[in-house]
Order: sequence, then C-alpha cells, then structure tokens
Amino acid sequence: MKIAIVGASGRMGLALIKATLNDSGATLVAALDQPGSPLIGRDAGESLGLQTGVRVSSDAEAGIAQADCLIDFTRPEGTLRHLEICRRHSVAAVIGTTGFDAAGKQAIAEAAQEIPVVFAPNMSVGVNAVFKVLELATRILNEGYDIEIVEAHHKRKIDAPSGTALRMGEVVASALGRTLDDCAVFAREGVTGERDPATIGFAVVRGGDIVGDHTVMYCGEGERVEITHKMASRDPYAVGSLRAARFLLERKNGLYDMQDVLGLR
Ligand SMILES: NC(=O)C1=CN([C@@H]2O[C@H](COP(=O)(O)OP(=O)(O)OC[C@H]3O[C@@H](n4cnc5c(N)ncnc54)[C@H](OP(=O)(O)O)[C@@H]3O)[C@@H](O)[C@H]2O)C=CC1
Ligand SMILES: O=C(O)C1=N[C@H](C(=O)O)C[C@H](O)C1
Repeated sequence: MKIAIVGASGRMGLALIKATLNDSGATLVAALDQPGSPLIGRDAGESLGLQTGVRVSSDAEAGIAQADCLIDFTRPEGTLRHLEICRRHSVAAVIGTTGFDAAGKQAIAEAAQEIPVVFAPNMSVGVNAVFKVLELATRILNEGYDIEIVEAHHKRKIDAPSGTALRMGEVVASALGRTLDDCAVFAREGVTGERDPATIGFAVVRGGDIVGDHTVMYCGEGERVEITHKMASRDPYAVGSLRAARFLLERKNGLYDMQDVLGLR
C-alpha cells in the first residue's frame, strides 16, 4: 500500500516515516510539510538517520494524489485541507489529529461519505483496549463513585484535554446513559462548592517530554479504582495508523475509528 504522510517533520510524522519503512507491506510515496519547513527537499528519513529515497515536499496535492492512503497527524485546519485533496483524488485517510470543533468533525463525516476514513484520537491498541475496559468498569461502578479523568502530556501539546481523555469521557458518559456535553467539568478554581455526583471531572498536566498518560478514577467511599494507561513511545500510534490504513484498503467509503479497525465494536 502506498502511503503519504503529512506533517512529516512533526513528532508523529517522524514516527510514521520510521514505521512505514519498517512495514514490508507499505511504501512511502510522499512526505509532506508546510512551505518554509527547513526539511523541504531533504530526504524524509534524514532526521532519523535513515534513507527513504523520498524527498520532503510542500506540494500536498501532488503527494497525496500518488497514495492509496494519507496519514495525517497535523492540526485541524491542515487536516481539513488535506481531506479535500483526498476527496478530489479518491484517496483514503487516517486522521490522528485532535482538537476539532463540531464543524470540523462534521466536515470529516461528510468527506467520509465519499472516501474511507479512520478518525481516532488514539491509534494505540492499548488505549483502545482501555476504552472497552472503561465501558465494563463504568457499568459496574455506576453508583456511589465520582468519576474523574486525569491526563498528562508533553509541554508542546497545544490542545486540552487530550482527544483521548475526551473520548474516555464519552465512553464513560455513554455507559452511564448520559452525554459528555451535559456532565463534563473542565475546570475548578476558588470556592467551587461540593462536587456534583452527576459530573465527570477532567484534570490536565503539561510538562517535559511526557508522551501521554491517562487515568480514569472511580472514587467511592472507602475505596478507589484507577484505570491507567501510559505511553513510553510514539511507535504504537504509528503502527496502529498503518493497521488502520490497511483496514481502509478494502473499503470504498465510511467513517471508522480504531474500535472498528481492531474489531472491538
Ligand atoms: N491519534 C493519535 O493516536 C495521536 C494523535 N496525536 C495528535 O496528532 C497531532 C500532531 O501531534 P504531534 O506530531 O505531536 O505535533 P507536531 O507539532 O510535532 O507536528 C505537527 C506537524 O504538522 C504540521 N502542521 C501544523 N499545522 C499544519 C497545517 N495547518 N497544515 C499542514 N501541516 C501542519 C507541522 O508543521 P510545522 O512544524 O511547520 O508547524 C508539523 O510537521 C496533534 O493533534 C496530536 O494531538 C498525537 C499522537 C497520537
Ligand atoms: O498530542 C499528543 O502527543 C497526543 N495526542 C493525542 C490526544 O490528544 O489524545 C493522543 C496521545 O494522547 C498523544
């Protein structure tokens, strides 16, 4: 399968280039970056000490048009632009970017009527297993437990809470028969009053090079359950993305996430 990667100089872009080179069934056909990036014209593997034979380009249209699947971990505005190119050239898309607003999510759903798309806030198998565990834990701990979600990421992350923490909130809220929009508490400061048991609270840590930690706490009287996932590398996101690209090869259109790719639906 022919893979195009956008955001080629980013943290995930580099992990994806490495994973694509290590995948015997995948060929890197385009590595794309924004105009002005110092890597334009250089070999896409240069900063990894690898030789790919593919030069980083800023011509997204030409690069994406050559691929079977685009893998995009950039920013919402960039992803939506790339998705239009995928649409024009009938190229599948794996979207890992987080931080979309409702209109952005709607635009992805519309594009997926024409091309196949995997859109997931976390591509790791481990985190997707945790989503399933949370469904079960929440159904069991559905009364008498205050639910709080804590996430920690590196200092350069620009969106908060993480897409993964929000998805965890959605999974928990859905298992309680609620919607996250109605019960999320994203900030507390000053005299907040007592905690409303119907809420799901979020707390965010940013610092250093933390790849990504997530904990869901079920705080009861006299006991506490904590379900934690910790990433030590970005490789599982990249390997999961290639798994998603392979899943899309056999599909003509439709919006999927990693639960579909992993058969966890
Ligand atoms: N779903 C998942 O499993 C995961 C999702 N993510 C998400 O992926 C995204 C990227 O994360 P990360 O790699 O750490 O970020 P980086 O900032 O390291 O990389 C982002 C890349 O995208 C490029 N870029 C930024 N804005 C645009 C734009 N408007 N158009 C085109 N390219 C653009 C950047 O170029 P430049 O440097 O020139 O700005 C850079 O190459 C985030 O939303 C993050 O939350 C991250 C890890 C896992
Ligand atoms: O920006 C990151 O780094 C990550 N972003 C994703 C998110 O927002 O959930 C996935 C992972 O947590 C790393």
